[in-house]
Amino acid sequence: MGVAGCGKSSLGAACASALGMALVEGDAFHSQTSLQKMQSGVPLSDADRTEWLAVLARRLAESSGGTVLACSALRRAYRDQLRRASPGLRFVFLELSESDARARVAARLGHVFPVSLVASQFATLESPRGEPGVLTVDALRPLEALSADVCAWLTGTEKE
Ligand SMILES: Nc1ncnc2c1ncn2[C@@H]1O[C@H](COP(=O)(O)OP(=O)(O)OP(=O)(O)O)[C@@H](O)[C@H]1O
Ligand SMILES: O=C(O)[C@H](O)[C@@H](O)[C@H](O)[C@H](O)CO
Repeated sequence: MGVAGCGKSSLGAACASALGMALVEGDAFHSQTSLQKMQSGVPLSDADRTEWLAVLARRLAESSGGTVLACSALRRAYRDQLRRASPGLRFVFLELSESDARARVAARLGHVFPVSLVASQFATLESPRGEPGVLTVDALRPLEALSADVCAWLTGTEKE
């Protein structure tokens, strides 16, 4: 979880591959209306996200074995919606600054999400620190190191 550009898709794919789990890419399930909104620089509303999260929650509830979900899940209520569908769900919070997020999104070509919306992601973000089952990581670290730490955390083999 985390704001646009934090690395959810990249880390999600790396972890799913390392753990031999299925990957659900949250961005692939936005409605046409939501995609058009983002493309034209309008942030998603709670209602847009609730419908989208309901679809993702169903995917989690229906999955057997482990599943990795790449999903912004910016607010506590959004994470709780997913937790209700998948008891014991754990979250990796990819933390980065607004200027770093802006730089990442600006450098990425051909993506629906415009740089102008990065500020709204930070306005919506409620940090998951303190919630159960959350690992917070520095999104600027190399992907391989992040993936190793997440896998160790999930499988209970992390070093003290
Ligand atoms: N750990 C990392 N180190 C350096 N660059 C990274 C890292 N993780 C992701 N990136 C790069 O940052 C950009 C955003 O990554 P990615 O698409 O995975 O983020 P995201 O959170 O899924 O974004 P969005 O939700 O907006 O699709 C990409 O260009 C990606 O290659
Ligand atoms: O909740 C949200 O506002 C959205 O999920 C966004 O975070 C984007 O989908 C994504 O990050 C950009 O591709």
